[in-house]
Amino acid sequence: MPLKKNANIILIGPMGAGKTTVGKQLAMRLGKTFCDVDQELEKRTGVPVNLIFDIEKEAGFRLRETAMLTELLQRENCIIATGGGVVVTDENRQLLAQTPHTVVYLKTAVKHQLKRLKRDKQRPLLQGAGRRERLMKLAKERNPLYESVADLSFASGRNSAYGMAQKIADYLTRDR
Ligand SMILES: Nc1ncnc2c1ncn2[C@@H]1O[C@H](COP(=O)(O)OP(=O)(O)OP(=O)(O)O)[C@@H](O)[C@H]1O
Ligand SMILES: O=C(O)C1=C[C@@H](O)[C@@H](O)[C@H](O)C1
Ligand SMILES: [Mg+2]
Repeated sequence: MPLKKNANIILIGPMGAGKTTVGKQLAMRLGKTFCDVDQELEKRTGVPVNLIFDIEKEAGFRLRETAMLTELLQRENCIIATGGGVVVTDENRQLLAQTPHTVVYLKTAVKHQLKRLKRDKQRPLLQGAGRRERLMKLAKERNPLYESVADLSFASGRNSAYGMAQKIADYLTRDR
């Protein structure tokens, strides 16, 4: 699939897949601007995502997430990192499926998520005991949803974030 000039690339995938980390590096490699739905929501509200969850519950966060996704999709030439739960609503999946831009799914296994997010205190859905079980349940529910809206997918496996950004950039800019 040719990478159109000024096209956005939207990164989807579970928590810890590297959407934020890889996304920043990918933007630099491809000469695009990076933006992140979670970070933009934090900027806009002035509070961290976990406080939005505390006060407005997940349902309130999802409404804000849809509004922010809609807004960011209007931009051009961006790498847009989404949150791990962006695919849970029909509305967001429709937005992603209909976008003229390229949706890239960063796949990762629960064992890698656990390692990468071991010290995380920010992600509301990860706090408390039973992280492995929670991540496995989310993977079972959400992985088919990521697949359903993705144009391309890349598994991180043992690749570092640097290696992932390189792999994706190479693929998107290869000679056709
Ligand atoms: N391919 C990778 N290899 C090793 N570590 C990685 C990789 N990708 C991301 N990480 C690390 O995992 C942690 C979480 O990554 P990141 O915040 O980019 O995930 P995310 O996909 O944006 O998650 P979320 O859905 O919660 O926003 C960071 O510490 C990051 O450095
Ligand atoms: O997987 C999820 O549902 C989430 C992932 C994060 O990116 C944040 O959007 C929030 O913590 C919810
Ligand atoms: Mg992120």
